[in-house]
Amino acid sequence: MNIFVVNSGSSSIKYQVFKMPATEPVCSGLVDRIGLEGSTISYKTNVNGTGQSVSNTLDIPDHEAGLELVSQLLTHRDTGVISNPDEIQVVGHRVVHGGEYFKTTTRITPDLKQQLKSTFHLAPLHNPPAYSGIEVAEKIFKKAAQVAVFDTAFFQSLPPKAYRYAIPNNFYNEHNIRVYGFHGTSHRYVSALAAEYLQKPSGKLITLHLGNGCSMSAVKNGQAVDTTMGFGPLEGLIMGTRSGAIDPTVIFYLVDQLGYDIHQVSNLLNKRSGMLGLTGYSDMRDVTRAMQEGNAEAALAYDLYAYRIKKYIGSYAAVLNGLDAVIFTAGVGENDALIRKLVCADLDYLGIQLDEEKNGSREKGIREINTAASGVKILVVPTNEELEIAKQCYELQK
Ligand SMILES: Nc1ncnc2c1ncn2[C@@H]1O[C@H](COP(=O)(O)OP(=O)(O)O)[C@@H](O)[C@H]1O
Ligand SMILES: CC(=O)OP(=O)(O)O
Ligand SMILES: [Mg+2]
Repeated sequence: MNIFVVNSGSSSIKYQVFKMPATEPVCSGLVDRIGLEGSTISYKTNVNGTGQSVSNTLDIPDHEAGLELVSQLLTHRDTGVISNPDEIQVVGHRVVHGGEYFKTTTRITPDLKQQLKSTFHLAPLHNPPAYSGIEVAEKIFKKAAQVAVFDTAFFQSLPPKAYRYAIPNNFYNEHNIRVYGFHGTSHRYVSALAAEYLQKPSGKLITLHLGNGCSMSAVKNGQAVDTTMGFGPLEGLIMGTRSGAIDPTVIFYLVDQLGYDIHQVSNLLNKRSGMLGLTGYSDMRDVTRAMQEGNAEAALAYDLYAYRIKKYIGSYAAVLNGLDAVIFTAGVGENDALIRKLVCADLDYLGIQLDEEKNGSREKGIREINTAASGVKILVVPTNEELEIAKQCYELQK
C-alpha cells in the first residue's frame, strides 16, 4: 500500500512515502519557509542508502504550491518513486488537535473537516495548516483515502484526575475544557520502542519530546497517564517560541494594565515567548552558539528550560510511583547533549545517573546514556512521527 504522510507545520511540510508494510520510506523530504523569502524544497529517495537527492531554493507562496512541487518530484521521470499521483492509495495527515471529537485515527470526511475547523482556535499554529494540507492533498491525490492521525489520541487513556481542571463542571460538560495532550504520535512511538528495548512492556517511563514544541508524558504499561501540555499545545515546558506554564494572572495583567487584546496575548505567548523571548533565537542551535559566545541571557534560558523539565521529572516519578527509564527524543532531545546533562544533573536521589561520555556520543539509533550504576535507564530514542502515522493508516485501511 502506497502511503504518503504529510506533517504540515505553519511554514513547513515534512513528508515521506512508504510502501507498507515495509517500514523504510521510499522517499522523504521537507518544504520549508513556505510564504517567506528563500523557500526551499528537499527530496531524497532510498533514505538510508545511496539514493538521489534534490534540493532547491525557489518561490513557494503557500501549502498548495509546496505540495504541487512535492507531487512533481514524486512522479518525476528520473527521481520519482511513483508514475502518477493516483498510485498513492492513502494520504496520512498529522493533525495536532482532535478536540473532543476525534479519539483515534479517522478517515477524513466532509463532516470531519467541518469539525476540524471548529478546533482552529485551540491549536492556532497547527490545525489551520493541517487543514490546508488536507484540502490540497484532496486535489492532487484524488484517488487516495485521506486519513487524519491525531496528536491527542495517545492521551485518551489519561485518568480524569489528570485531565480535569478545577473550574466549574459545566466548562467540562458543556465546553469540553480539559487536558488533551499533544505530540501523542511521538510519545506513543518512542515509549513503545523503549519498552521493547528494555524488554519491559509494563515499564514506568517518562518520555521527553523536545523539538520546536516540547512536551513530556508519564507512561505506564504502554499507556499515557499524564502529560505536560493541556487544553492546547501551549502549557508545560518552555519551547522554541511558546512560554509553557505561566500563571494566568500574567494574562489578566497584560489585558487590564498593559492594554493587550486577547489576540495579542495569544501571539505573545505562542509566537514571541519561550527561547525566542528569552534570547532572541527560537532555534536551539542558535541559542547554543550564543551561549558559547558568552551570552548570559542564553545561558539563563538553558537553565530555565532544563529546570522546568526537571520539575516535571520529579512530579512524574511521584505519579508513576517509580521509574524505569527517562527517554529523550525530537530535535533537541536527540541532539543536544548539554540539555540532557542539565536535565539529568542532581537527580541521583531518583536513581538517575548520566554517563557523560555516552551522552556525548553521536551514534545513531536507540542508545543508552546512563552509567552502569544508574537505577534508571536514560535513553535517546529517535522519533519518527511519519512512520507511526503510516503504520496507523495501514492498520485502518488494510
Ligand atoms: N544538533 C542539534 N543541537 C541542538 N539542537 C538541535 C540540533 N538539531 C536540531 N536541533 C533543534 O531541534 C529543534 C527542532 O526539532 P524538531 O523535532 O525538528 O521540531 P519540529 O518537528 O517541532 O519542527 C530546533 O530547536 C533545533 O534547533
Ligand atoms: C503540538 C506541537 O507543539 O507540535 P510541534 O512541536 O510540531 O510544533
Ligand atoms: Mg515536531
